[in-house]
Amino acid sequence: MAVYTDITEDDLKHFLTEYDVGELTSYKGIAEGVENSNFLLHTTRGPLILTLYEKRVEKADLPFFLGLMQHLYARGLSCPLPLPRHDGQLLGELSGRPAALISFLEGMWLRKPEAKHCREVGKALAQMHLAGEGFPLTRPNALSLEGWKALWAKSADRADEVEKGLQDEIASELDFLAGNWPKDLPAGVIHADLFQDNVFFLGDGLSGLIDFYFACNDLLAYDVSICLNAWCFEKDGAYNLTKGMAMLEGYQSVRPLSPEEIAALPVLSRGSALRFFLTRLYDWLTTPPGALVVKKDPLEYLRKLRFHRQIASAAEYGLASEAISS
Ligand SMILES: Nc1ncnc2c1ncn2[C@@H]1O[C@H](COP(=O)(O)OP(=O)(O)O)[C@@H](O)[C@H]1O
Ligand SMILES: N[C@@H](CCOP(=O)(O)O)C(=O)O
Repeated sequence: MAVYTDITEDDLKHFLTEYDVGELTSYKGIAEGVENSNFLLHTTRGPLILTLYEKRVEKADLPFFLGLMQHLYARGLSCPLPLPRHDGQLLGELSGRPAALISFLEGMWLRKPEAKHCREVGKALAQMHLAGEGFPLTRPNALSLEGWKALWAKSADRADEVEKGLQDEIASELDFLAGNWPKDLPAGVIHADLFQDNVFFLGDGLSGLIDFYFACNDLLAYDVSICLNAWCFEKDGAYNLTKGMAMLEGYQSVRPLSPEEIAALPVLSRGSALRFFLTRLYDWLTTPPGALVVKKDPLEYLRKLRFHRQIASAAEYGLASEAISS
């Protein structure tokens, strides 16, 4: 469960006086998510989401995240819209944390996505990449090469507790990625965490994307690699070629990948697998027992990383041959 900061009814009611949202009728903490504290509010004007921003979110980045949601929404992407306070600000404070109210998005996230859903996710990711064009704020990716090294420095000493030999394996992976990371690929605003729990569906139709709190400026194809990692592997660790094909077809139906982006997919996928391995490893080693959050398994991403390391070409992700040669 991710409610790190509790709130009182009185404080919440006081916080809501700054907004035009009617009367509070009920509220409860949401037992999902990892990063922030989220509450579902019912008001006389309808449901809303209250988010209190926690440890990995820098307050200085909040105008980027909240402004991005406004920008994407205005360009037709289905995503939550932050609500302005009476003074026009999107951000307030509650229980000592920065806090925002955002619109409630209908739908549910899928526990068992199929290839047809991966196709929809691919399309929505490409739509987001196009809709992000022209967003005036920028935010470098804090979880790219330099950020990985910093995270690794905090966990390396204890990594062999999780699996023997990890210290050497990850150190040499970081060296490889530092020497081979692509530089001149198309870049823009990426979601950077488009996992299953951040994509809502109503039936088989995608109803929207949530959780833009890792969004940043980076290589667009890196975001594709994050989705391949998050959506196209089965629980037993096997890569599902049908899902990969559907995801990539969906993406390319909206924004075709260049030959250079396609060629870079294996190294980008190694990087994105390492990124989630490292944050999970850090949380695994530092979250105190009994904390009200479900720790995610770092080894799932180590296995994905090893899979990408033995990929000979991007064709193995399920790209049609005409997409590779064009
Ligand atoms: N705009 C929204 N509409 C509906 N539900 C939401 C919305 N934002 C968050 N939620 C709910 O809160 C949960 C956690 O939100 P999320 O943004 O993923 O948190 P975290 O940043 O902590 O991972 C989601 O799985 C969903 O159930
Ligand atoms: N997607 C990340 C964890 C971040 O969680 P989210 O609830 O913000 O999506 C992972 O799986 O490691």
